[in-house]
Amino acid sequence: MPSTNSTPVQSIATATNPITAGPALIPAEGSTAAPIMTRERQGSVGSAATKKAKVLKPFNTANIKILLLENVNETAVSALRDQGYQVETYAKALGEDDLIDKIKDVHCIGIRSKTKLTKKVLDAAEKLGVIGCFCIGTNQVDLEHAASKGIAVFNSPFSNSRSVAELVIAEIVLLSRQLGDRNKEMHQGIWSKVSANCYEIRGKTLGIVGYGHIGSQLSVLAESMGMRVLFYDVVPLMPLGTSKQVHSLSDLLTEADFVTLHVPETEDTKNMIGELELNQMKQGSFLINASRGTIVQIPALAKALRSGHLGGAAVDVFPKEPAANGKFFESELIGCPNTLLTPHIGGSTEEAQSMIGVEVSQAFIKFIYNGTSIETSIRLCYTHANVPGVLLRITNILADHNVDKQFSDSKGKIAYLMADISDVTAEQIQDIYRRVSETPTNIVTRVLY
Ligand SMILES: NC(=O)c1ccc[n+]([C@@H]2O[C@H](COP(=O)([O-])OP(=O)(O)OC[C@H]3O[C@@H](n4cnc5c(N)ncnc54)[C@H](O)[C@@H]3O)[C@@H](O)[C@H]2O)c1
Ligand SMILES: O=C(O)CC[C@@H](O)C(=O)O
Repeated sequence: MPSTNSTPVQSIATATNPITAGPALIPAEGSTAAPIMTRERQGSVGSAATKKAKVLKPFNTANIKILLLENVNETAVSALRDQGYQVETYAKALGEDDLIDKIKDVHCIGIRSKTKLTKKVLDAAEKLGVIGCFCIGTNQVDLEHAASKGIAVFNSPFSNSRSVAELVIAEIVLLSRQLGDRNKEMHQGIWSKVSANCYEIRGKTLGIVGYGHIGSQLSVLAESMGMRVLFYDVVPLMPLGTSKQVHSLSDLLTEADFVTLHVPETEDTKNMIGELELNQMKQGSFLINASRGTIVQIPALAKALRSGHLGGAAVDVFPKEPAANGKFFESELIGCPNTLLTPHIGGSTEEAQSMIGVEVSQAFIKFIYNGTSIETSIRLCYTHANVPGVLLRITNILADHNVDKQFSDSKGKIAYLMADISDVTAEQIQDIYRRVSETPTNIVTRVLY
């Protein structure tokens, strides 16, 4: 698998590494920005001096509120309930007003691709510490704003990649044999046995746009079916098997019999495939989009299909998708010839959903308890503006203490620092908290002990 986790266009959050701020923890109950969360006593610094490193014990887990939307898998729901957290679940995505109402007092929210965590929604979240995207895409979250508020964001970077790749392989065969149309006719009682414009996929060229987790997995599967694979990506990547990276999108579009899109939604990829690009594709070729709906201009695609320039298309994602099952779906693609439409199910298999549920819920649990997996006397978690001089300032504050470990990282304008400090008294904890949180670069300061 080529390493694509740090693309120049969109960073990928993972279940082990949050994309936004670092190990901030959930604010304590009854406080909007509680400085300290102790696992033994909650909401105050406590009077006992912490003289020696102690094993962290669970705080009152029943105070942690978790909201899970969009039918997050049962593996996650039960793992989180087993911890004693309050878990509220919804099968659908919530609209902005409902979301603003619901998110107010939750500490963690779990979503999939349809819930939009906008600036307005995040600003209404008074206690939110963690967002879990139970999927790959994180474009539905205002990541920059989440980072500025010290809210960590996790996703599951590859649990459903195989499922998407398998669906695309199926679609390549279905399109090539016009199976969607034949199936529809049979259900209407129409017998139409044709071979014109139906082909084997062996020897045909597959053009993959975005050679990340899904694109590269697909490359291997396609070659095993006898296809020739070309790919286009913004970063140079090791070609798997005998696949070949091409220099430009048009090089790929002009050569491929099948073009399949596997890029994230970014400012660069929005509207990536429009009339110009579709016209560059070979007469009778096929387009597959199982990435994000905004990547393809739907009116242009509908025109290319109806005119017969394209031989067919398979589309799993749409610029506007209904919030829940049973809701009305409309698209200009309805009724286009040899066009397979699916309701964003690329990653919807039992295997993928259950793996995602386990992965992201475990990330929640680890994050809630530890910020990371290391145990210590106290841990300072400081999310701050990424400007020169911060580390020196914090080092001065901690100078008289026993700092066992210190870690810092940054992303754009935001950075975080985590320090494990042993042998500190309750008064010293108060003092550290006060001095760090009063620094001009402070975004969120928390102390775990
Ligand atoms: N239909 C579904 O159910 C479903 C399921 C999973 C993922 N997805 C979507 O598929 C996308 C891709 O998933 P992935 O796991 O392979 O992601 P990935 O991050 O592993 O790979 C994406 C690749 O696209 C490349 N890329 C980015 N911008 C590009 C551009 N402008 N031109 C060419 N290449 C570019 C990156 O360099 C990277 O190699 C996700 O972001 C998600 O939106 C959809
Ligand atoms: O399950 C979903 O809603 C999204 C699936 C997919 O688009 C993803 O980003 O992983």
